[in-house]
Amino acid sequence: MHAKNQGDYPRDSSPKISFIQRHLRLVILWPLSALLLIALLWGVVYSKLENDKKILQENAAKQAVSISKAYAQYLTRSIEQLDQLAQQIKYGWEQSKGYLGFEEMIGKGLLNVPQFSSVAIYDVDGRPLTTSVPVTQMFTVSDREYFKFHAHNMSTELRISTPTIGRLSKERIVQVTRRLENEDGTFAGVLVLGLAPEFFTLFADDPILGHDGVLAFIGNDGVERVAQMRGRKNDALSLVSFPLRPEHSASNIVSNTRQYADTDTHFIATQKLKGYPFFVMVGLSKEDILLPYENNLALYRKIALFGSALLLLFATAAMWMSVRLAWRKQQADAIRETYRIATEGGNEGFYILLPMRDRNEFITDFQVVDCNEKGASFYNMSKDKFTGVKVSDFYSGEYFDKVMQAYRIAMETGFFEDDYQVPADSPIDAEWLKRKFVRSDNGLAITLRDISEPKRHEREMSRLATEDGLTALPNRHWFMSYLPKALENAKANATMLAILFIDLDDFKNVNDTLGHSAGDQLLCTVAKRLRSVLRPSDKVIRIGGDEFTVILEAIHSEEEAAHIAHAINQVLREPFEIPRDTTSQKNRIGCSIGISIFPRDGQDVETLIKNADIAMYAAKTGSKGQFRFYDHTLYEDIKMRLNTEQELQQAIKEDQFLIYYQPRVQTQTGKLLGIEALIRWQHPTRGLVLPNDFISLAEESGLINPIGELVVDKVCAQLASWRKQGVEVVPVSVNVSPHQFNEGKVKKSIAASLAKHGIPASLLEIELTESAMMRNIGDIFDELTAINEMGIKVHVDDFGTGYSSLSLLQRLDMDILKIDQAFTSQLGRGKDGEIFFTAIVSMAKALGMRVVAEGVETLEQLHILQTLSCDEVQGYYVAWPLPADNIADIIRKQNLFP
Ligand SMILES: Nc1nc2c(ncn2[C@@H]2O[C@H](COP(=O)(O)O[C@H]3[C@@H](O)[C@H](n4cnc5c(=O)[nH]c(N)nc54)O[C@@H]3COP(=O)(O)O)[C@@H](O)[C@H]2O)c(=O)[nH]1
Repeated sequence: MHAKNQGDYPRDSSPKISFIQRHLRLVILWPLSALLLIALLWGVVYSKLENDKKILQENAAKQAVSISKAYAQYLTRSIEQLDQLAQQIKYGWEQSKGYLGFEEMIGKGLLNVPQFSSVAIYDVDGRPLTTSVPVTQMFTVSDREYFKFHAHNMSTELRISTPTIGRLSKERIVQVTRRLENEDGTFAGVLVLGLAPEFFTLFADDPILGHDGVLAFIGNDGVERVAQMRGRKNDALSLVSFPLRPEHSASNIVSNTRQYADTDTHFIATQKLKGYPFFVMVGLSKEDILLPYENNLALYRKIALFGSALLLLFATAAMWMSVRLAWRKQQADAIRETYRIATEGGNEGFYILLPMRDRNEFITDFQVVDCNEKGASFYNMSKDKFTGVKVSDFYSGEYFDKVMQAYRIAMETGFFEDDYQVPADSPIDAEWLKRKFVRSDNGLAITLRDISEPKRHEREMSRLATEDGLTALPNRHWFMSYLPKALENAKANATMLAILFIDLDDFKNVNDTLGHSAGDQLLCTVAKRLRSVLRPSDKVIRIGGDEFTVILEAIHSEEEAAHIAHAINQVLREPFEIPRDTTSQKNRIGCSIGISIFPRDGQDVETLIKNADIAMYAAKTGSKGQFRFYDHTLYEDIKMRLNTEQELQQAIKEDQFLIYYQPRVQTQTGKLLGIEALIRWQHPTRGLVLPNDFISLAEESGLINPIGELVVDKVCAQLASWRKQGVEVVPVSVNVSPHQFNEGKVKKSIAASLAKHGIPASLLEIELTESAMMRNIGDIFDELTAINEMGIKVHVDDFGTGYSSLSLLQRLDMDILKIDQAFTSQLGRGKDGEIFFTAIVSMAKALGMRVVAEGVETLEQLHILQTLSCDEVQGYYVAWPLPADNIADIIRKQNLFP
């Protein structure tokens, strides 16, 4: 199968398109809502503005009416005054029979001339009869419209003209006229009052007209007498075109319909003058009236625009977020669904839980909103029934709290995982579960896997790894993992802790003599006995071989540890009954115990173990079957031993060893039969060091091997030297440590030295202590036999101390039994010593072995031995161990007895 390059795949946008199609509602909901809100906003704004406008317009109309009424009243009063004045002048003139002069009237105060541009009376021909203004040139007004009217009409009504240039005043004036009559009622002339047109529009100065208001004084004939536009000094008539209609004869409102010369729209109100054939017209400029509206309109538009922009922005953001949320939810659902399907056939239970919160947003419970069949089956339910259940439906009390705690941690941190040991009262039928909680969106995705079987296996493996297979006690591995925890506890609780290192004494002996199976049985019994004397809380561990440790926790004194150590010593001192074939044998061992105490002997695991080991070593090197507490002087001893070990290594390198020789003679004759080689260490500072001071250390450190080889080689060299000197040599016996047999090289190295120095095997003999032989017989038997077969005689040294069995000695085909000097020293002190010797001599004879008495120091001892038929003797009485140079002379002697 070849993988396609990423670029080979067409970019598939269909999932997104289909998502958008499915969630079209989300896509259009917010913009649509925003558009509706915007429309509402604009509607409200415009409705308010229109309302404001309407109110303004209504107010304007009312205002126009009230102004027109006031103007009508004003004009009515003014015209009444003019009419009154005209009546008075007419009356005065008619009474004076045409002789009333204005100079006289002005002089009498009957005529207030300054308010008029001119006052004049014209005769029937239209020529001035009397005037308030001097006539400079004769003229006639007979062509004037008012003159013609009065001349031909009997009417006495007051007439007011449109503005015109007065022939008398030469000014632009409005002429107020009245017919004058003779007594018989015939036409007598015309009274003309000339007034400036502004007289009729003084009212227009009232600021309530506004900047572009219109004011007009109009006759019922539809002809404007005077009109004034505020702020304009032009002739009103030229500015205004106002065709009169019947309805204008009364108070009226005409809105937005009239176009005046300024092209403005006005709110018009007309008002009829009472008693006169005139009416007034007041027009308030729409521009003035609607100025606040226009201002508000701009402001409100801005606000609405800003609001619309905000709404659109919000809607876009909301749409984007809701679509994104829906997309993420769809993805999460898809993942969840995929996971559920994927886990459906598997071993994992899968659940989606949603938290249930209280008023304070604290999670109080969880509800299952999805799961797979496996998940439901953990609770012995079907998926359908399990979906919708709450955690509290299954758990309560402390158990519920624990489950909720884990869930809450997962909700807070996003993840929780553990191996969970299912409590016995759980509804889940499993011993162990692997729980994984992952926070997903608002809930928790949970997987549960039954890991009871792997856990059982793990536990078994762990048991095997931490348990000693033979005794079922915890092993070293467990010990090393448990001790740090125990130490931490002790530190935390400020209590004492004791570590007891137990090493069985002489266990190897049992193993070697009775076999490994017997040794195993003994170890099991030791384990049982140890447990029997310990408290349940104490830990006993088999470290390996015949070594055990005990951990005593929470002790309060050293005495407590001492008490238990003593009990262990006692219980292990009891004989062990070990079945052998059909019978059983009782064996005695014992143990050496080293004790270290926390905190006194160390603060850490390593130090405490090391110090318990040192204490045990000290117990072992002292008299066995004891316990010892660690103290720092033990450490000094160890240091000294280490130092000596280093010096021994140096001694080997520098050949600081000497061989002393001690003769062995025939008991009856004193004839030299053999010589024992005894090592000495010529120490550079300590002088001549005896073997008891370094052999055991050499054995423990393994240095006994090179030292042993060195001794054999030196002896062979000496034998060769004596032979070369013509000395008639006798066999020389060499002490061999059982430790040398561990490497199986004894025979090889002896053979090599014999060959090197050309010495026959018959001149070399080896001595092996009885106890060493008995302890290690398994290891040394074959090699000892091989050495024997080379023709090298084997002596059993220190006989009487090692509990050897006669049959074994027979099997090993030993040549000489050297009875320990402890028995020799008893000779002459009672019958027991002699009885022992007699028995040994007869037994040895029966086995074909010769008997040597060691440590013969007195003549009396010699005599006794002679009477007891002991074959040979060795001791200071005969000769001390001497350097090789001194031995040659001795060899030549026939009788070595003094
Ligand atoms: N593995 C090796 N062990 C050796 C070697 N050389 C010696 N040894 C062992 O060391 C022990 C002590 O030996 P040493 O101090 O040399 O003592 C020997 C004699 O000096 C002593 N002896 C001899 N006669 C008398 C006596 O009349 N009285 C008395 N109190 N002591 C006497 O006895 C020791 C010899 O004993 P044994 O070996 O049992 O014959 C000693 O155990 C040696 O075995 C060596 O090279 N390798």
